[in-house]
Amino acid sequence: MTAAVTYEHIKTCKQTGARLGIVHTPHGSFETPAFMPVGTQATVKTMSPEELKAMNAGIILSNTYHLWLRPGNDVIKEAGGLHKFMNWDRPILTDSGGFQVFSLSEFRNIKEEGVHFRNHMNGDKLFLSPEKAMQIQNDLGSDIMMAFDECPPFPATHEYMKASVERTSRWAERCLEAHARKADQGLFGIIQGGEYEDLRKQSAQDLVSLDFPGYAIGGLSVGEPKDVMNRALEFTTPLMPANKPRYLMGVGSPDSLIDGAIRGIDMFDCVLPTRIARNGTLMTSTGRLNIKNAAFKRDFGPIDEKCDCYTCKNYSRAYVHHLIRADETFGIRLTSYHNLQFLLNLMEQVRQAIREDRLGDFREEFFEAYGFNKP
Ligand SMILES: CNc1nc2c(CCNCC3CCCC3)c3nc(N)[nH]c(=O)c3cc2[nH]1
Ligand SMILES: [Zn+2]
Repeated sequence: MTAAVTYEHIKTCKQTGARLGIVHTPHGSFETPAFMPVGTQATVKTMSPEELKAMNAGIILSNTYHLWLRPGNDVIKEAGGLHKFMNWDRPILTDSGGFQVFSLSEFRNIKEEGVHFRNHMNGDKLFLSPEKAMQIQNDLGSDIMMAFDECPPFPATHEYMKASVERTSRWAERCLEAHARKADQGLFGIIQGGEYEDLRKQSAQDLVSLDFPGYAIGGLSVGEPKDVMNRALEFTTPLMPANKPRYLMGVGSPDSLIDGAIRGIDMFDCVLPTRIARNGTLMTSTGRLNIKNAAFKRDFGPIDEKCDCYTCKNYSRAYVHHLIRADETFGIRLTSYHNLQFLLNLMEQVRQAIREDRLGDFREEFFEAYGFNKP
C-alpha cells in the first residue's frame, strides 16, 4: 500500500538551506514551505471554506482535544468525518491533544499510561493516552495525525527533559501500534528535547527508527528566545529525513516563518493571524498596525497598499476602524481575512524566492520593510 502522505522535493535554494516541495495526501496536495491556518473547533474562525480556498489555503489544522470534548469525536464520526462535517475537502492535519492538555488544563498528572487532567470547561476528570488520541484522530478522519507527545515547559532541566523525551518515544511507538490497526492516514512523529542538542538527537533517532511518513519539531515556540529556537532548528533539521515533510509546530510570526524555512522547515501553523485580528491588530508589508488607533478614523486608503486580498480591495482603513471600534463581527471577518491572506501570500513569496535562489535577499528586503531588527 502506498504511504498515505508523501513528500516530493522540487529543489533546494542555492542561497540558503530552504527547500521547495509538495506534500501529497488522500485529500490532495499542497506546496511547501506552507503556512497552515488553524481551525481549532472545526472552523478557521469567521472564515468559510470557500474564502479559505479563495485565499489559497492548501491545508488547515484542527484539534483532537477540543473536538473530543465538544461536540465529541463520535458525533463527527457519525457525520462522516471532519471533512464532511466542516465542508472542507482539502487536507486536514489534527494535533494529538497533548499540547492542549498542558496549555489549557490544570491538575494534570502525567503517568506512563497517559495524562490525567480536568476538562477546562467543566472540571470533569479526564484521561488522554496515545491509544485514545489515535482513536479520536481516526474518528475525525484527518489526513495527517500527530503522535501523542509531551511538550515540556520552557525552561526545563536536562534531567526532566531526558525522562520526558524517553516517555514521548515510548508513546510514539504505542501510537504506531494503535494506528496500524486503523485506516491509512499519515501519522507524524514529534521530535522533542527542548534546547538540548543531545536530547534532540536521541528523540530524532528514536522516532526516525520508527519510520513515520513525516516528522514535526515540537517543544518550541513556548517562550524561548528566538535565537534558542533557531539554534535548536539548526541542529535538529539535519537529523530529519530529507525525503519527508518537516513541520515546526506553533510557529509563527512572519520573521519566524522565513527563518524556519531557511533552516529547512516545510510546514508551519499558528493561531496568530486570527487571534490578533480579533483585537484589530493587522500584519502589513510595513509592519504591524492596530486599526483601532485614532489615526485611521479618516484614513480612506487600503489596510496595505501591497495586498490584493478581499479586505484591501474593497474596504478602507476608516471603515475597518469603525467596525472594530463598534465591535461589529464583520470587522473581525475583514481583519481575519487580511491577516490569513498576508501569511499565505508571504509563504508564496518565500516559495518564489526559493525558485529564484534568493531567499537570503528576500529575508533582508522583508525584514527591512517590516521593521524587524537586523540579524
Ligand atoms: C504556539 N506554540 C506552540 N504550539 C505548539 C503545539 C500546538 C501546535 N498547534 C496545533 C493547532 C492549534 C489548535 C489546533 C491545532 C504543539 N503540539 C504538540 N503536539 N507538541 C508540541 O510540542 C507543540 C509545541 C507547540 N508550541
Ligand atoms: Zn489585505
